[in-house]
Amino acid sequence: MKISPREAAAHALENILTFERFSNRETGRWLEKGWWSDEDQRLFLLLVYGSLEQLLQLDQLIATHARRPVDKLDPFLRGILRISAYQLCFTDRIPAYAVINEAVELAKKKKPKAAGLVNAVLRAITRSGVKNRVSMPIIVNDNIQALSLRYSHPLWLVELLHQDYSWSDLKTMLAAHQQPPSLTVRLNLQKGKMEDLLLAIGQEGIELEPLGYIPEAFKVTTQQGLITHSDVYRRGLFHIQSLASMMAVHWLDPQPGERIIDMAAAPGGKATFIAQRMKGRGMVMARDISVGRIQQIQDNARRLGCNELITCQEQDGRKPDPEMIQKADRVLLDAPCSSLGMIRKKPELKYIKNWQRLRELPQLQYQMLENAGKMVRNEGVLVYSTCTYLRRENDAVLERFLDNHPNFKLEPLIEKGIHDSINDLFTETIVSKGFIQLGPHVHMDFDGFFVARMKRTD
Ligand SMILES: C[S@@+](CC[C@H](N)C(=O)[O-])C[C@H]1O[C@@H](n2cnc3c(N)ncnc32)[C@H](O)[C@@H]1O
Repeated sequence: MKISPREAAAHALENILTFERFSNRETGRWLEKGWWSDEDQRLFLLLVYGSLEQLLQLDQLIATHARRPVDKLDPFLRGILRISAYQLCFTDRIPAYAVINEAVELAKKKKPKAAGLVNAVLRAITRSGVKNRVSMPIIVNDNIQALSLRYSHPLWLVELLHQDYSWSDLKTMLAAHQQPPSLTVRLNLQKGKMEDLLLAIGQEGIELEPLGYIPEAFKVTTQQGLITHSDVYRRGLFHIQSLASMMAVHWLDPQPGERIIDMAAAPGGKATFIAQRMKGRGMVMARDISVGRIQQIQDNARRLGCNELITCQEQDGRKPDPEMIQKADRVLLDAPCSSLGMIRKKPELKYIKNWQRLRELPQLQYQMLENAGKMVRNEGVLVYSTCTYLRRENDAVLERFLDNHPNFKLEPLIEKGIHDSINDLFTETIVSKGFIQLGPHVHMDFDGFFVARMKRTD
């Protein structure tokens, strides 16, 4: 039965937070039902993502006025209160009385007895005069606790990031995480000339603007509906990919005719870009531990028309592969990681409960990097990347590998064929090190991402 975008947003929010569902999958599931107009779809997304971005502030307000911690509230009521408090505090589109009326009606549908509580809490929030976060009472001091609430990142996460980043970089990062992420795509130049692709994409109401770092990278400036529902997407004229992720492949620098291994390849964003840069000649061995996710590589490769170059293989990167010792021209290890660099796109990552699991990542990453190194031929290239900010998963893993494997040396990211197309942003001093930590503290175009490029010389 069709439900309103607000009711769906309350359910989606709680599904994401309680059952740890990914926000993109959960919102996609609701949007696919095709129930709402474009405007209602945008409202639904605003309520879910806005509430996730501001969750800690919203919860503090709700708990104060409900006089109990939010985790003691019924999940559906909590969802209603969160999206309604978000509207009252952070949007101007709907008058407060309309927000409250709708919330009360929603509560009555499922929990009639709790409608009074919803009404009382939301009226109290409105009376307290809290309108947009700038005037929120908690922003008093410039200390870790204030930053945690102001930017809605749990204390442990702010403390962890501050171990690795200066106060000013930290603030830039946290603030950037509350900005809507830009939608970036990679043009599939295997499908035609750039002008022809742009024309066809524009005819479907999708406007693109070049990002300027590499020829394939564009930002979506206008779209009608979901771009994944467009014909040009289905025909594989472009792939949705973050700029930082494209840069990892750019720095791997795949060449036609080579044999390249992507050790953790699903869902295939980088593997398909590697194949695209190889211009139809060579072989990409796209490996992953997850059979379900390997299917996604296959689907993407087929849609993008590069499936002939890509061989998908189920393989645990923790185990050495004796068949491939020194057989690859290039190996990419885009390692499983804490993914903190993706917070702008997946704000739910901030509220991960199982932090213990993340502590084990550096050892897993190191083990996979050792196996990656074994497969690189002499004079071949090894790229290590992650989508996180944490030095213990990035620089520390890299340093340990380089210390134990003197036959691998960092190679400047500025190289023949790479340097020319690099924007001024990547000054020679940054990229000549052979590794780079990207993120909004470097430039707003980037998610948090780490890339290191090494060469084997036995
Ligand atoms: C960061 S994602 C890779 C993203 C991918 N390179 C892309 O650009 O689309 C990390 C991947 O590592 C895979 N993975 C996790 N543990 C693994 C292991 N032990 N061996 C191989 N792959 C693993 C996960 O299934 C996940 O698909």
